[in-house]
Amino acid sequence: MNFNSRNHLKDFNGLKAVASVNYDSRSSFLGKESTAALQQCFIRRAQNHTAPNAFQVQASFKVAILGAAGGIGQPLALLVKMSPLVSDLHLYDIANVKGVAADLSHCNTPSRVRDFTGNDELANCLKDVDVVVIPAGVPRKPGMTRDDLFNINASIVKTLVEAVADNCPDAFIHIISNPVNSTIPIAAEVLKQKGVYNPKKLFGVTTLDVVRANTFVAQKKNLKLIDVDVPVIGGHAGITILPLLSKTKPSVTFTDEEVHDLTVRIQNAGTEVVEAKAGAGSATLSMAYAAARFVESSLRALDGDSDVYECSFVQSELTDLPFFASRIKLGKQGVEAVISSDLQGLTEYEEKALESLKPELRGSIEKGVAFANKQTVTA
Ligand SMILES: NC(=O)C1=CN([C@@H]2O[C@H](COP(=O)(O)OP(=O)(O)OC[C@H]3O[C@@H](n4cnc5c(N)ncnc54)[C@H](O)[C@@H]3O)[C@@H](O)[C@H]2O)C=CC1
Ligand SMILES: O=C([O-])CC(=O)C(=O)O
Repeated sequence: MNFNSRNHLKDFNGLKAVASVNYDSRSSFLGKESTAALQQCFIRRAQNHTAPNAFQVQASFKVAILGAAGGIGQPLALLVKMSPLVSDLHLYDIANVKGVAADLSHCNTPSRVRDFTGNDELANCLKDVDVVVIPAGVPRKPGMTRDDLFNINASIVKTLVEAVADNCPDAFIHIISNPVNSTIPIAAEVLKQKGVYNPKKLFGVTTLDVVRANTFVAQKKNLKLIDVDVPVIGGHAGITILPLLSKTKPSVTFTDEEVHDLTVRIQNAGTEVVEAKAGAGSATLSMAYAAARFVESSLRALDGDSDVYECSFVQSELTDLPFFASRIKLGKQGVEAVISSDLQGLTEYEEKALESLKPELRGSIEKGVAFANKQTVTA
């Protein structure tokens, strides 16, 4: 996407403007499919609206980021600020968010940026928001598992989701905070307790696993990166991350050794970054990129695009587990369909890996559910 101000702000004036925008997929931060889909989105909007200029036509969604001053929050806020679909960007953190918002607000892209600090300002941050993204919480250090973050992050996610339930219960909720395998069940229980749980609108963000799988497979097989798409199912920790290499698009064959090496690399990619950062946190830039892609897909779905697919950890009946990551179809109401065909015709390796991940994933889900309900009893 070309974000230069001439194209982006002035020339979005109906179909003529659409043609003038540079949709060169190689320059898109979102990838070829998203870029083409965004183009369709502008065409659809231009056809349906009589607004005098495209500034009004295009940007209409409110996005809130909770944990916006953090390692993921800041670059994610920048990428969301670049989205032509966003009218309002609300940045919330317990500290240091004023400067981030002031800085970001100078970018000449359409969205208005507002900052909100501390619990007293959380409700205002969330009012009328369409998409809430939650990267609040502590990251791993070398030697830790994602589950080691549970004791701190479970409470953070619980408190924030309570506020979401009270202030914008209809929003899409994207949870990044780890351990995702437990924070999603916690969020679901909190929303149930508040009487506003809509399973179609609660998403564990696993996009980074897909982004990594696509990158590593393209490198290994010398494929054009923009064309590669690997579904990643299961959960978001260690062996619960299961890339379905047999379903790679474009169709490609792997030796058994390649399958094993790629699967292990994708499963351990988070740890690879944690170790390289040597105590300074976990993946932030690639995560922000992945989260921005998931936000943009959600906004396109909310905008009426009927061809939006992503992988996400959601309530699911695909397996005997209550939550499971798989490809989903996104629509205006959230999850429109969980794509079951990816689980058909798995290789023996994938079948075995799927069975092996289930006990760990089930344990993490149950841990989250127990936490949310225990808190209620003792509260
Ligand atoms: N789902 C995924 O694929 C990934 C998830 N993560 C997870 O994302 C989380 C955040 O990671 P980073 O941004 O690197 O951490 P960070 O420490 O750099 O930033 C976290 C931010 O959350 C804020 N925060 C803490 N408590 C809060 C509260 N109650 N309300 C609002 N904000 C609060 C902090 O002030 C800080 O600004 C971690 O749990 C990490 O494990 C990281 C990478 C990938
Ligand atoms: O590894 C971590 O702790 C952060 C994370 O979830 C990832 O990078 O996939």
